[in-house]
Amino acid sequence: MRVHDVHKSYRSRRVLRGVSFGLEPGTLAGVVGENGSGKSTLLRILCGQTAADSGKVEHTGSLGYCPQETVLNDSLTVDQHLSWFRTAYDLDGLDRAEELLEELGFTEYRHTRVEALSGGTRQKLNLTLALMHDPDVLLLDEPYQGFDWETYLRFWDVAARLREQGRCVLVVSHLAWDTQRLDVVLRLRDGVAAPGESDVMRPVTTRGADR
Ligand SMILES: Nc1ncnc2c1ncn2[C@@H]1O[C@H](COP(=O)(O)OP(=O)(O)OP(=O)(O)O)[C@@H](O)[C@H]1O
Repeated sequence: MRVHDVHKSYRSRRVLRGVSFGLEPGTLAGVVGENGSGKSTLLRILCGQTAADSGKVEHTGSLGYCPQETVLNDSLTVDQHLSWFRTAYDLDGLDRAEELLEELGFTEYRHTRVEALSGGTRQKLNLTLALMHDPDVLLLDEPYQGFDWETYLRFWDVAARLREQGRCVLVVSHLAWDTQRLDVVLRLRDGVAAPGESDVMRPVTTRGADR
């Protein structure tokens, strides 16, 4: 994925003022920053849901986006969501979705309507819907909200495996300890460059990936 000089304002509020970075396949990257710094705005621009005012975003392969707000229908079951998205993604089968149900530990809720799911289980489904077509580039906006500790750890196992398989994974995070798990940390500071720097977003850490 290549992002070049992306700008975005909401009326007079200039949120992104020239964001540029590149991510290679097989990278697990994080976007961090204070509340309101523009992390979700950036991800919405990267997936094409929001138009940038200027700048360019390019990527190869398919894209998966897990938004902060769940995209679920209360009156449908987990299985009904999977078949709905299977059709939308034009998939032959649900093999990957079933793996994710196992990995995230919510197989027992397959026949439960979303209205009866806990917040954490809804989020597991939200994440599964973003990953079930095995995309090349994954944009995950605080994907583990509401997860218990064990599921949180399982999420990072899933993310690490995706990286090993050559996927490019970008995760919005608030948690300082998450940065230990990342190859690249992109720090967004209120949409403006830190003093003396030209980009609002810059790699602050680069770790050797376990590849
Ligand atoms: N659709 C919108 N219309 C107007 N202003 C918006 C819109 N979306 C976001 N903003 C504003 O843009 C700024 C960045 O918001 P954004 O949600 O991208 O930040 P964030 O870093 O993801 O925040 P958080 O950590 O709280 O999730 C905020 O000041 C927010 O109020």
